[in-house]
Amino acid sequence: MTGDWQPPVAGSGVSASVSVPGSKSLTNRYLILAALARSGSDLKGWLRSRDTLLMIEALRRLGAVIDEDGDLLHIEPVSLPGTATAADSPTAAEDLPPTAIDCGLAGTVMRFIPPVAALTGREVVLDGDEQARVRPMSVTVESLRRLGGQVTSADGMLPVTVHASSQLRGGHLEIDASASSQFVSGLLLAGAVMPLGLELVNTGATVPSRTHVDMTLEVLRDAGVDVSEPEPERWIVEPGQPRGLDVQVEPDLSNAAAFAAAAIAAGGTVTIADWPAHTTQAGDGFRDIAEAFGAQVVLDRQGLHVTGPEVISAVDLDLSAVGELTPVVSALAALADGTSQLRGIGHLRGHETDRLAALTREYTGIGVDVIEHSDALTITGTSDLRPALWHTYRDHRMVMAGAILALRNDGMVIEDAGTVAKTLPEFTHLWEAMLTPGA
Ligand SMILES: O=C(O)C1=C[C@@H](OP(=O)(O)O)[C@@H](O)[C@H](O)C1
Ligand SMILES: C=C(OP(=O)(O)O)C(=O)O
Repeated sequence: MTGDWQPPVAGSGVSASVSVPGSKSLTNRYLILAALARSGSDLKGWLRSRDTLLMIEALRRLGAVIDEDGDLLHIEPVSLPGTATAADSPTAAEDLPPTAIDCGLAGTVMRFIPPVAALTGREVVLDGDEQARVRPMSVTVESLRRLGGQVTSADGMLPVTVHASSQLRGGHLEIDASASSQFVSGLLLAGAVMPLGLELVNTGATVPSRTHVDMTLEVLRDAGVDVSEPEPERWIVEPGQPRGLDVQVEPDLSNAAAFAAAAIAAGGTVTIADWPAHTTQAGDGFRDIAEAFGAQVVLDRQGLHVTGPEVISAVDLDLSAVGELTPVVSALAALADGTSQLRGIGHLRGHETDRLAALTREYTGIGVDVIEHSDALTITGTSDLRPALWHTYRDHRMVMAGAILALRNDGMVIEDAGTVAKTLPEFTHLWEAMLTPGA
């Protein structure tokens, strides 16, 4: 799907079961660990989307061999000097030509690849989309320098060059991770391959998107890495190369949340197949959020069943730990009966776009009363939306939010819907199928 898209309106409520592809955050973490591992890995049910294809290409450029067989990816690790996977080829890493890596607009590629690059001993130049060049990055750059990396960057943002002379020794490092949890995750994922391991301490205000750090700790343990958090926001990764993985990737629950939200916006029931009973994904937080809006939520062996309420309740929610759900949650707030507060979301100004500004502008355009605060949105719901062009700012979750609003706003058009391919290229197809009776 490219260009503008007019999503379907929900006539008499929705009744559907939806299967969504694998998690972006898990796919890209598993890929990083597989590239750093001491033996090969298999990933089943991986997500094929712009962010994950960029990660695959980045790791290939660093020397990983990645073979695709439909639903299965097989990954042979990169060569890491001083480890079990050091190359025995005659060409030393520093003599290899510089390699260029495109991060697109993917936070996981921007913040997870530089530590891996610095461990390979090759010269690597990273750049990305224009909007990626304003996403916070300086903590990653500065961290690598303090751990022994040689890194240049004009202003701590993309483009960034990791020089071949980098030798990450690891050790104790204090950072301010209040702008993104990905600063923490990127360093922890690579920490076990640093000769001294890593002791990482957050000295800033609380790390946002905390569930994503928990996911990082879990996947590290799955790969046999000894990682602990002896006190809040102090992490210790013991040295020891990860072992190869053989894993099935869970469905992406943040993407699934958009479909589950359709039942709340339109009425009826949506079932998300294969919702895991235990998970560290931020999207799992949508179960409680849906209940706050008045939905009935049941998790059983078939999946998650969300049934919309007669009247959508207004909510007061702290979304700091699950910030990526905000665009979808805000769409429900815009349809709710009353005024909602979405708090703890200042860090979303450094996401794909400044999401607080983008949402404020677009809600105003369709007749929703919204107040933008430095780290919160106050949204007063309405049943009287105006049809308009909904701009998406190259943000996949703006496409998803727009589709939810269009269920109750005949004539609304979503600009550049193809931008959703960042994490879910099949989104418009799955959305239309969900709204097609009997499909
Ligand atoms: O590590 C990850 O996979 C992510 C961490 C979060 O980033 P921030 O901490 O920058 O919010 C989240 O919003 C993003 O969608 C994915
Ligand atoms: C913030 C997001 O992505 P990224 O991984 O690029 O930070 C997101 O998916 O909502």
